[in-house]
Parts: sequence; C-alpha cells; structure tokens
Amino acid sequence: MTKIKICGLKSTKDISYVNQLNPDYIGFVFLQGRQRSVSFKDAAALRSLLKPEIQSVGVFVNEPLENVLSLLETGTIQLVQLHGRENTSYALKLKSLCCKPIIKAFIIKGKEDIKRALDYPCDYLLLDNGLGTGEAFDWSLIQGIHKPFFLAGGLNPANVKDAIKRTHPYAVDVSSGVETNCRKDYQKIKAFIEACHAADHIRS
Ligand SMILES: O=C(O)c1ccccc1N[C@@H]1O[C@H](COP(=O)(O)O)[C@@H](O)[C@H]1O
Repeated sequence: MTKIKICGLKSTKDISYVNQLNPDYIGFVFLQGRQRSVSFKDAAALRSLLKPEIQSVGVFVNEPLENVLSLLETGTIQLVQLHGRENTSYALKLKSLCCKPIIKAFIIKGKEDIKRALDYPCDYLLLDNGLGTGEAFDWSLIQGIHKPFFLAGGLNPANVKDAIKRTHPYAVDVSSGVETNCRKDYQKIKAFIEACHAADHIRS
C-alpha cells in the first residue's frame, strides 16, 4: 500500500479531517512566514488532538538542530523532513542523537538531482518541485531509485493515481492539492486518499 502524507496542517479543523480519513502521516511546516506555518507551541497542541496511529512529520528548512531534537523529544513530531540545505553532517549528527526517521527533500530539475539525492544519508528521500509550489516536476526523471521515496509537488485527487502507477513511490505527499482557498478541504483529502487506494488496488 502506498503511504499517504497530508502536509501543511495548522488548525483543529484540519486535525479533525485527518482523524476521520486516516492518512499515514501529516506534516507541520515549521518554516515561519509561510501561509501554512505553525509555531512549535501550536503544533504540540495539534499533535495532542491527532490520533496516535497517525505520525506527524516536522517540515524544516535549515532549522537549528536543538529545535528539531526538542520537538522529537516532546513527541510533537515522530519524523523529520529536511527541506532546506541541510548537509550530510547535519543529518548524521541528527541521526546519532535521536534515531528517528529522516526524510530529505530534493528539488528535482534534472537527472543530476536524483544522483545527488541517492548519496544523502537518510531513511527516505522526498522528491519535490520546490517548497510547496503546487506544481509537479518531470516524473520521467525518476529512474533507478532503490531507496524508498515520498513523491511530492503538485499532486491532487485527479493526478495521484497516475503518479503512483508511473513512479511507484513509498508514499505520496500533498498540500495545496487538497486545499480550497488556502484551507484544507475535507472532500479533497477524501478524494485524494480514495484515488491512492484505487491505484494500489490496480497494482495488487
Ligand atoms: O508548504 C510549504 O509552505 C512548505 C514550506 C517549506 C518547505 C516545504 C513546504 N511544503 C512541502 O511541499 C510539498 C508538497 O506541496 P504541494 O502539494 O506541491 O503544495 C510537501 O512536501 C510539503 O512539505
């Protein structure tokens, strides 16, 4: 089964939607100043309302390590998504201090970006078009990847089935594609999850 991550949650309403619809992961964006940003304090409160079986991912861009560690220790997040210019030493240090799964995001513009991604010490790759741009990259660049990866960038209920069939990701990750007027939309999240299940049904 392809795992599903719904990213950019920031309200109690968003949490009630995912508690009903059961994705595998949700994401909190900690890069401040973005439309989907949450504070550490708000994320802790939202995590306490989230079903325990749904894992929360902290999305960071060049965040000081101590902040990431603190959010892991308090249980606000269970996984780390590094979406900036964090180098390999940053990831290795983080891993040595916490043992939690690390997802490293790479912006894919060409084949060399895939090669660069494969050398990075992390548990999962995340292949994206940018920082929540709502646009897809060229999926035909995804070749020869033997590491589990999250596919992100411009996914929505209409294209995710095709995306899964073509790229065979470990997980799909969506944010703007399940929003209406910049807010998470229950019906779109539901349709997205149903489309993922339909793709898995065809594959099995
Ligand atoms: O969404 C953001 O504002 C964001 C900020 C900083 C880093 C990543 C961000 N979003 C990531 O974008 C993808 C998917 O976005 P979309 O579906 O194309 O809108 C997801 O991984 C988010 O973590």
